[in-house]
Amino acid sequence: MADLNFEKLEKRAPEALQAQTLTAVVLALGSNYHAETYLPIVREHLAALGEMQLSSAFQNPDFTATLALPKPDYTNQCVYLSLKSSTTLQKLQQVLKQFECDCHRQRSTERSLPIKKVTMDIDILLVNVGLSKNSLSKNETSKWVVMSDRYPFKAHEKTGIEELITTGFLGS
Ligand SMILES: Nc1ncnc2c1ncn2[C@@H]1O[C@H](COP(=O)(O)OP(=O)(O)OP(=O)(O)O)[C@@H](O)[C@H]1O
Ligand SMILES: Nc1nc2c(c(=O)[nH]1)N=C(CO)CN2
Repeated sequence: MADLNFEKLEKRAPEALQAQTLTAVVLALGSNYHAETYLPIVREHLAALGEMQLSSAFQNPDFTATLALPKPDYTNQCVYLSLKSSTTLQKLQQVLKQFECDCHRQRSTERSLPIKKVTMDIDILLVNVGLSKNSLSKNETSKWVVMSDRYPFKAHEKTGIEELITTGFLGS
């Protein structure tokens, strides 16, 4: 699908997708603390889950930074992951959360700090869901759905997804 149009894709809340079987996902990785250490670690973890395609990793200003409160830049990268074994969104979220923990992501104590050290944040942007046989789309066995809590995508996410589309993996 060389022209994946985000606006036309169905948007679904994560709560409504929890039990859905997923065959592939698009993730956004973000790190503002020792990204050069943690991005390779998380990519290695993700590679164990299936076939992976990466967008370029870019350093971007934190979109929550202001003149009054400057914050460290993030390094962001998007990942297309075709899952070796299909799984539910609920299970995948647990696995990804564990990967963030493996990157020493601190949550409880950092909440109160104005500037968070985020070793690794993994966000699910798009999921490829299996369609039931009696679905209206007769020739399709799966379709891409946008995670509504991440939409509209941030500029760096859009750039990353578009790069993945250009390399021909999404929906091909
Ligand atoms: N699209 C999604 N991608 C990743 N996790 C999600 C998504 N939607 C809901 N979740 C859930 O949200 C939780 C992550 O919440 P968390 O408190 O870590 O937010 P956060 O990563 O700090 O948010 P942000 O990335 O906006 O800073 C996970 O437990 C996960 O189950
Ligand atoms: N550029 C950029 N800015 C951010 C990002 C991010 O991934 N990239 N993530 C945030 C919270 O998770 C806050 N700000």
